[in-house]
Amino acid sequence: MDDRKLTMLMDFYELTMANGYYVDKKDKEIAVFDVFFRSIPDKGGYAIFAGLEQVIEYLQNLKFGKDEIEFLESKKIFDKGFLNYLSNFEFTADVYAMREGTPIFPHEPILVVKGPIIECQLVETMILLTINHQSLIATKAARIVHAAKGRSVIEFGARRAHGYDASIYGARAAYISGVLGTSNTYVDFKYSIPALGTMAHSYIQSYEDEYTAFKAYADVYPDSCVLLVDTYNTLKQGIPNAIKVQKEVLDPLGKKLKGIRLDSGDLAYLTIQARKMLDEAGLEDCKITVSNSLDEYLIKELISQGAQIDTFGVGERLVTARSEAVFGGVFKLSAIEVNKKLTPKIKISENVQKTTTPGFKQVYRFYDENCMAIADVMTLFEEEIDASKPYLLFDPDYVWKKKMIETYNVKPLLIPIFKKGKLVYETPSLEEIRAYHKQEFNTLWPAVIRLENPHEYYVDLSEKLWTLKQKLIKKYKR
Ligand SMILES: Nc1ncnc2c1ncn2[C@@H]1O[C@H](COP(=O)(O)OP(=O)(O)OP(=O)(O)O)[C@@H](O)[C@H]1O
Ligand SMILES: O=P(O)(O)OC[C@H]1O[C@H](OP(=O)(O)OP(=O)(O)O)[C@H](O)[C@@H]1O
Ligand SMILES: O=C(O)c1cccnc1
Repeated sequence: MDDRKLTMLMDFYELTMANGYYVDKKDKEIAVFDVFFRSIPDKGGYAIFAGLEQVIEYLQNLKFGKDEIEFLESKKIFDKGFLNYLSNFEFTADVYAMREGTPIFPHEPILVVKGPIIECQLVETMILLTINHQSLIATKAARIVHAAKGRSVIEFGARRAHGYDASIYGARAAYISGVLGTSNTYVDFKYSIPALGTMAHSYIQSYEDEYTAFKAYADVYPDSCVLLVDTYNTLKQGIPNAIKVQKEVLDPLGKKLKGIRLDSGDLAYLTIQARKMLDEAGLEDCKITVSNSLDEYLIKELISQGAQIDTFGVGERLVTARSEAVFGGVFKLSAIEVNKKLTPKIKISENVQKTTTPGFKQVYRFYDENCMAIADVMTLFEEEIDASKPYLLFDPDYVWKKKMIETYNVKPLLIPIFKKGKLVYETPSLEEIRAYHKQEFNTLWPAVIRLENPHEYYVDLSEKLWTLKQKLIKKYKR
């Protein structure tokens, strides 16, 4: 991740519980924990999974050094044997996860840790914070990119992000979901996500007038000149000055103005007028970028008003996921070894939505003959689905709602990442993750993607898993 030692970044209760397991000699019992979430931000129809690469880096580098052990010792509540265990800590668990970029849905496990309970407990906080943050931003970015209907989106949020990690990993997550690039240079330096941008009002203000500023900029960047035209008066000054720069500076060099940016005012009216003025001046290829507290709703609205926009610069509302800033991923125990046998566990709640699905599970995604996603089905891990036979899908809450599907493809979504602590997954490049996201996003029906009242994608249980869940509910209700 970086050079900071983040081992102590965990809720303190992970350490007190881990110490408890150790003292009670329960530490080596094999447990299964599922990461899942219960509701989609912004009442959306889908979310996007992101952050796995950083989870992998964390698990590979998790070590308790001398400083950490001395610090924990100073708390005077931890057993000596436990501290000794921590100082020799090695991650030995299995991890399964979905691929980054996958569309994900409530209640299904998106990452599973199976291993000694003491290890599962210690890694909870970092796994959740990493996945919750990046999945939140990847989801928001997917909504924004989709609303832009093929027009480019650039992530402009670094200055408004909640700290530097949020700006870096936020830009990474947004890139997975299809933004063209970012204003954040560090992210290009570190992840090769294209750093892009225009200019600020300060540049224009620093010269005696707008034309002089534009001319100076065009002299330095004749090949890539994008001018901010709204500092004084967009239609009366900004665009005429941009056209004058074309005539007086760029024409003699045989170059063309690349673009303009507007950051205020009525962006529909102004871009429609700007497009006319640029076209009349022979600048048909000059692109129009807009910014100003944009999000998916405003972008959709601007497009419906006929705004003439090529690129949306989106900052604060993307990088902070302002409309709903929490991705509620949780880490719940679903099975534990009892007398050497992995035994499914359930957490019952009066709220049906909060009753967990027990057992070590797999998630299968079903696609129709046109490769469109029909439903996800959670199964017991070892269950297999034979796609040559019809499969009965049924709603786990309203079981009379059934559908037999005959022609379909199916694939398991949870793939092995670590086996006994050893990384067995070949981490894809960011470009591969982005391409995978695009491919899988395209399998979603428009009804699932739409912003308003989306269709609820089916997340079902296999008959075996449903029966097991009912059995456990009955057992504990009694
Ligand atoms: N045609 C439009 N339809 C809907 N919303 C728009 C439209 N044009 C701009 N907006 C959005 O309206 C919000 C406020 O814009 P407004 O014009 O009131 O402020 P502003 O342009 O920032 O003002 P100022 O000129 O003081 O900077 C912004 O989020 C902007 O993106
Ligand atoms: O509105 P956002 O979606 O967050 O997009 C980024 C904003 O950041 C910049 O404004 P700022 O006032 O910080 O600087 P500038 O106008 O001087 O460039 C830019 O002009 C956008 O308005
Ligand atoms: O390059 C830009 O236009 C930019 C960068 C950051 C924030 N707002 C705008």
